[in-house]
Amino acid sequence: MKVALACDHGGFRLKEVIKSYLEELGVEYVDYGTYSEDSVDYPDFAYKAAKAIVEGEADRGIFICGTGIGISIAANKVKGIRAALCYNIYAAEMSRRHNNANVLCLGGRVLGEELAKAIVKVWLETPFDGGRHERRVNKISQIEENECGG
Ligand SMILES: O=C(CO)[C@H](O)[C@H](O)[C@H](O)COP(=O)(O)O
Repeated sequence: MKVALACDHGGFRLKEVIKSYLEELGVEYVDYGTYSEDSVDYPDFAYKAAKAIVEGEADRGIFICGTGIGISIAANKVKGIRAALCYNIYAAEMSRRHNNANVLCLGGRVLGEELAKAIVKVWLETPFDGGRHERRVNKISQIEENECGG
């Protein structure tokens, strides 16, 4: 699995931690920036990495800003992205099992490093349950089609 990483200045430090952790886990990643703590705008990085996912350059994403809120809102504007902001392990697990989330959003100013790593691990390892959840996820895609077109 290849993971697309994105962050703003508020998520930069945690992104570096997650990069080392992915290396430890043997998970491949591409880092779409930002690359320092200089102030930037999270939509720019969310968009770059989200496009990489929908265009098949990466399978999933981990996006990080200060709270995770802005970067998740931005990511969810890209057709085909299901970004889930998770502050705990249960939400991370359910975002995979029920929502087939393809982007995990984290808050660099919210989460401690160990909790963030535990969230990442469960999110990477949990498969989609399918079944009734597939019907619901398909309905989300249908909304996207109706509202945004092809
Ligand atoms: O978008 C956010 C909140 O939804 C992120 O937390 C940003 O990182 C934050 O807004 C950046 O704030 P700053 O005061 O410009 O550092």
